[in-house]
Amino acid sequence: MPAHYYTVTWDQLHRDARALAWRLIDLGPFNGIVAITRGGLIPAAIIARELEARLVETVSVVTYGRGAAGETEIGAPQVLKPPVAAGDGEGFLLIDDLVDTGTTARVVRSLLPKAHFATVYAKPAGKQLVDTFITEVSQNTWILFPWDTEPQFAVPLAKREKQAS
Ligand SMILES: O=P(O)(O)OC[C@H]1O[C@H](OP(=O)(O)OP(=O)(O)O)[C@H](O)[C@@H]1O
Ligand SMILES: O=c1[nH]c(=O)c2nc[nH]c2[nH]1
Ligand SMILES: [Mg+2]
Repeated sequence: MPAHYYTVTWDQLHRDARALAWRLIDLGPFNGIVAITRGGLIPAAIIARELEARLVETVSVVTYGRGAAGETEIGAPQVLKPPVAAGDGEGFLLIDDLVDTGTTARVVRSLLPKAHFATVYAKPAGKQLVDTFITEVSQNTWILFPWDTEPQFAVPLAKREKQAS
């Protein structure tokens, strides 16, 4: 189990992805963007809009064995779809929502060694594999993305205290 959770709302994700676009704009222009599915799709769409990039390619990597939040049982990653339109990555931006252990990043970097790799969030174990990121969280923090979560009723504090006593 992770020691901490870091909750990202849609608004915050939009702000953070735009902050990443600000960092990237002076490094371009880019020929196109490669989104690492699935988590990279929404940040890539926001960044493509800000950088006025029209060519958006995808690379699909699945890391089998990952369980529920925080259980990082990592197996051999499989590339389900290579990023054919991006060649060796020269002139392309490679986007993911986050880098954690770096397993996904290593596989995708080997496919696109010349791409500029950017993520919105980064954890210490993987951050050296990323060229640009916005927010770092600790390794024992699980980032809760808006597409993986839903609002739910919260028990009032007074009732929680009664339950605990
Ligand atoms: O640095 P790592 O330890 O590889 O973890 C980071 C990767 O994990 C998540 O993807 P996930 O494999 O859960 O698939 P998804 O994007 O399809 O949800 C996230 O979107 C990154 O791609
Ligand atoms: O939603 C997620 N949050 C994380 O912190 C994480 N790390 C790897 N994969 C992840 N997925
Ligand atoms: Mg992913």
